[in-house]
Amino acid sequence: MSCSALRHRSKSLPKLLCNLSLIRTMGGGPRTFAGGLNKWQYKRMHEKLAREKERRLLQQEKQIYQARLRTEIRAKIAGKSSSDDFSGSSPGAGGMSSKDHIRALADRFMKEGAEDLWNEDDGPIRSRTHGRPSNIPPSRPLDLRKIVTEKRASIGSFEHRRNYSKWSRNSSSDEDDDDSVVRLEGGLLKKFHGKGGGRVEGLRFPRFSLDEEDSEKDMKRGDGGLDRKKMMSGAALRNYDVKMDKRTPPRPDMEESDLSSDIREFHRDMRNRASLENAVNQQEVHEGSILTQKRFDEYNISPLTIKALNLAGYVNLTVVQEAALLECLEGKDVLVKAKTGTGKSAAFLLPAIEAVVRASNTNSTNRVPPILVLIISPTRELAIQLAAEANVLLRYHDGVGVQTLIGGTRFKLDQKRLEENPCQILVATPGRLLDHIENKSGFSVRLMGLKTLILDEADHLLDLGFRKDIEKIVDCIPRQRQSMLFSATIPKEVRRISQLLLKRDHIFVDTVGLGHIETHDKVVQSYLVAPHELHFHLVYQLLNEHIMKVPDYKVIVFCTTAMVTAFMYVLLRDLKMNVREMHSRKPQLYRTRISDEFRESKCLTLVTSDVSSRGMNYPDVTLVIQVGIPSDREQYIHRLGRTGREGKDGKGILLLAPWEEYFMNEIKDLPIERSHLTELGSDIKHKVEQSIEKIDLSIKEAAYHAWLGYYNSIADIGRDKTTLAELANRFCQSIGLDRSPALFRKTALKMGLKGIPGINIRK
Ligand SMILES: Nc1ncnc2c1ncn2[C@@H]1O[C@H](COP(=O)(O)OP(=O)(O)OP(=O)(O)O)[C@@H](O)[C@H]1O
Repeated sequence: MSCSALRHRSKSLPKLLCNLSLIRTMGGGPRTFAGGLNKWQYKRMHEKLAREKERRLLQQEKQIYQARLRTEIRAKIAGKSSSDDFSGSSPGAGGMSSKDHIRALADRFMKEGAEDLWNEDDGPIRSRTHGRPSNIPPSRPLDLRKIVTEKRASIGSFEHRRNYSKWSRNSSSDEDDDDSVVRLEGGLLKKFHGKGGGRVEGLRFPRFSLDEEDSEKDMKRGDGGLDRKKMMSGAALRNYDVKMDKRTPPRPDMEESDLSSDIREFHRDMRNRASLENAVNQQEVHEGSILTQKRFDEYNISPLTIKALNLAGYVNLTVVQEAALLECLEGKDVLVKAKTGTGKSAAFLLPAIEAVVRASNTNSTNRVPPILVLIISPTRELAIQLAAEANVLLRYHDGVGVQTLIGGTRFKLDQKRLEENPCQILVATPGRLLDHIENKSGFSVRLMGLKTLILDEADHLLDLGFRKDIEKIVDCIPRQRQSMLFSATIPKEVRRISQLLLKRDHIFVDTVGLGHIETHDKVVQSYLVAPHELHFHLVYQLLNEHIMKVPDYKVIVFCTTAMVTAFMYVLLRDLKMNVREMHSRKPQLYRTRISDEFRESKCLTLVTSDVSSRGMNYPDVTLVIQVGIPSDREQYIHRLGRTGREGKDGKGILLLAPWEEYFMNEIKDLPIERSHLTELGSDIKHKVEQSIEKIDLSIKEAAYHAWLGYYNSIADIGRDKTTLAELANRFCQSIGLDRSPALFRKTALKMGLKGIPGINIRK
């Protein structure tokens, strides 16, 4: 086959495959494809395969040409031309046959000074200062100098890979960052599939990442890469839970490796501890303040950022900032645990901004401006808050922009905003971010340049509710990046899962400290146990008492679900309290307005669902009331953490029904005291009952359905459906319903409540 034909064929191949995959992936086809790939990954896999094939064909073409050229040169040296023997050479478009072409090239390369380009074994170039024969245009495929140089470059990069494979096969020592990720994953593969003692042959898990090198290797290997991908990237995160560990009896070799990884982890912790103790001691010295003696201007932070910090009143670092900032600025991967309201946001925003500033200084001329930093937040309000905080720190950095991608806004408008404004830093919620990744290929191209990934409230994002989305997102960003994970709570199983996002040599910063509690000493915690029928009365009474005592009050009342929140809000509003509501059923514009208003206000009560429980920085909240059990211990801590921020005082009250008291076991290590019920004033009882009566039936019914759904999902209660139905009926009475509202048959079936006494089904 002639070279031009070959090239033509190889060029049309990717197009063909692309079209094929597009036909398959567009127009409402299945969302997932073989190997558990989503349509986006599936399309990209085909594109990569096609690119790979094209590269291979061109490489072969080059090699054939080189071989012919060498043969010709050798023949010339031996005094005869071998080109006569070449078959299949025909005159090209320019009138020169490939035979003539080879002959002419051989002549050129035999000129003095060009010998090193064709020596027998393609040895090293002796001198890089030799000029290329001036009469060869640079675009010619047969520029041997270029070929040799390319070869050297590829040898170089191969050597890099060899280091890596050498490590991944044989070594267990800490090597470069790239290797770290793989070793970690290797450990997990072994864990899942029992493959030998931590040494997984040539292990490199394919991921359809934008890291060209990785994908190349993954595709080339062709050894069941897809399966491994499924097991090791997304799927690994998904499957890796505590139960899995419990179900599979560990093999002795696995145990050994677990131990060694534990030992490594222990050493890392010890290394960090000294500096942390220092920081914590400093905190004790400045009792009541979260600030340390360290100043921001002692760090490698750009003067413009320092100027913005000063303007915002940030001069000294907080404890967590001191513990984590240096490593973060150095580009290391970190997992950071620090109490609520201690300045974690600035601890990751500053390094993110510095990474953008550094990247901007390198003067790269990308056609599509890349998104350099991606911050993922579990809620929309937190995303907006983080973007606002980043903007404060970017005040003097012209041309650097922060954008948000959150649900509840119009997709097309988002897209326009992202295209028309600078966006080096993107703060997003997982669902909307994934929408853009899956539906806008241009957006994914922008993510190819990503340098930093940040997960705020990391434990929540790695929880089952978000994990799938996070896996998909991580599959679409480069592996070579800095990852920073922050939260006030990091349970052990989440810490394990988080390792999959972090490099092996990441640093775990824990300013809370082993065996120390995650709540603030200055926040007084108590709990009350009372039957459901009294909960609304009690909330009203507690609010009244607090308002009397604290003139500048600012209270948050957390309810279990959005619709129960709506009920509580309507009730308190009817009771003439100054209240606002915030939950997922409200339009985004309303939510943003309320959030801003509550941030700025005093003498206001916010009734909210868990959309406000994490990360929201409402200054000077004086009291947090939690009605009903939180979804878990962590959620209790985060809700409580809305008060007592920046070292201030605060108060927290948890209101439970008698059967909910079991939850106290989960937080028994926290300094929480039982309060005794004071008798309700007769006017309170009367007023609350009157207001409940006035509330619209539809609000009550929605509250009942939501309540049932919430408690049904809590394993400890949801298992015993008959008891659950009884409890739901008591809740019904507490909101003024005589009979429990009917459920749709389908809903009841889904919830496992069909045929349960006390559950009514819609006819
Ligand atoms: N170095 C600093 N100097 C002064 N104030 C600071 C500093 N760092 C942070 N703050 C302030 O501390 C408050 C809490 O910060 P931030 O919201 O980052 O806490 P957090 O640790 O992320 O809390 P959460 O766990 O609830 O997300 C904010 O009002 C912030 O402006």
